[in-house]
Amino acid sequence: MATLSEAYRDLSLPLHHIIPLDFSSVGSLPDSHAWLQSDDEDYRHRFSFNGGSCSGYDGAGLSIPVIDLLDPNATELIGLACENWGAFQLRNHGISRNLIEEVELEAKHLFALPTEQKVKALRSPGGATGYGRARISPFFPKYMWHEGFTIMGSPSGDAKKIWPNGSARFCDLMEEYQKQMKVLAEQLTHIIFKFLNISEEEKINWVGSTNSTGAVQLNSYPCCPEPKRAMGLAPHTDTSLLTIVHQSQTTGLQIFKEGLGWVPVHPHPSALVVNIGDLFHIISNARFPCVLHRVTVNRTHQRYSVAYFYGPPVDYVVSPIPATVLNKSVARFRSVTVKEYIGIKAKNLGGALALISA
Ligand SMILES: O=C(O)CCC(=O)C(=O)O
Ligand SMILES: [Fe+2]
Repeated sequence: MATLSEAYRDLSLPLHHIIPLDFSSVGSLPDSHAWLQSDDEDYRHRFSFNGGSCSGYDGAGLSIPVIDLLDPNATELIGLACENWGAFQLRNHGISRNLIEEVELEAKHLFALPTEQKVKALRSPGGATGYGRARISPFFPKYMWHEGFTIMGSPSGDAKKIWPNGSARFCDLMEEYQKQMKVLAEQLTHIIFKFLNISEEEKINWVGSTNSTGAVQLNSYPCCPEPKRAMGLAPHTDTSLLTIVHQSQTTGLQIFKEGLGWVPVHPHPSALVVNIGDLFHIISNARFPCVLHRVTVNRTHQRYSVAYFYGPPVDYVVSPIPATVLNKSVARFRSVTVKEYIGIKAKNLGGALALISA
């Protein structure tokens, strides 16, 4: 059975799209990181989204629903949020606050290290894990105001390069976090399948198995001297089935909603953000949007987030599940393996879904 890291092995990137800026050494926004608003807008249009204001949403506080997992109507509420928004915030999710805080603290320590130390664990050109820029970097004309650290399973290989004598705590926390996130992601997947009326025969047999794929992305968005001209993370959809995000208490994450434009997802103490990724969009026959999102930066607060990407095994064949192809409508996507889709996405980003349209 191939692993997620192997799925990325042949998708090599040039080093300048891997090595982040040394943010501690710059006092002003370099031209390489100065975005025109149209850079972002052009890209959004390539996702075929129409309407909405691009300059940010200042409406009457409309945002993604905040759902309590212990609510007796949680299945319905989660399903409707997936349909209407492709995202929601989740309270009472069962992950201990202590673990989340400790993971955030480890991320802060990691990103506070001098650049020379962080680049010891630089992601290799054909690699999937370690320190580096966002993988979507090559698709945009400017660099993002962001640095990341990707973990798939045990981070010890990368962590030892940074801390040769003391990476045990970092590794233990990241492994525990992935273990607990996997359980939550499975629970959400079952809930969403129930909402979609997926029958026992159609139930996908990998949920709950050891073969499902998971990865953690630690993100840091340093304070920025010219936040209005910079971009934390450019608009993208996640390649996952679903993504669970913890954000530090600093605003920045926004989702694109047709008719509204960019809507902020304000940090909600004790809530995790759940996003629908491309694979659930395919499985649900586009009944769920895969939510387009981006991150803005600010002058005074460094922002951190921890994203957990959950998906089927890389050899699994994804296609619209018959129960979602309702009312004699047709399947909108052809079948693809997860690995094949990762490859198509790595080369086409926002154009990937159109390439597998049936
Ligand atoms: O920083 C965030 O809130 C979102 C991160 C994200 O979208 C990602 O890592 O794919
Ligand atoms: Fe994302």
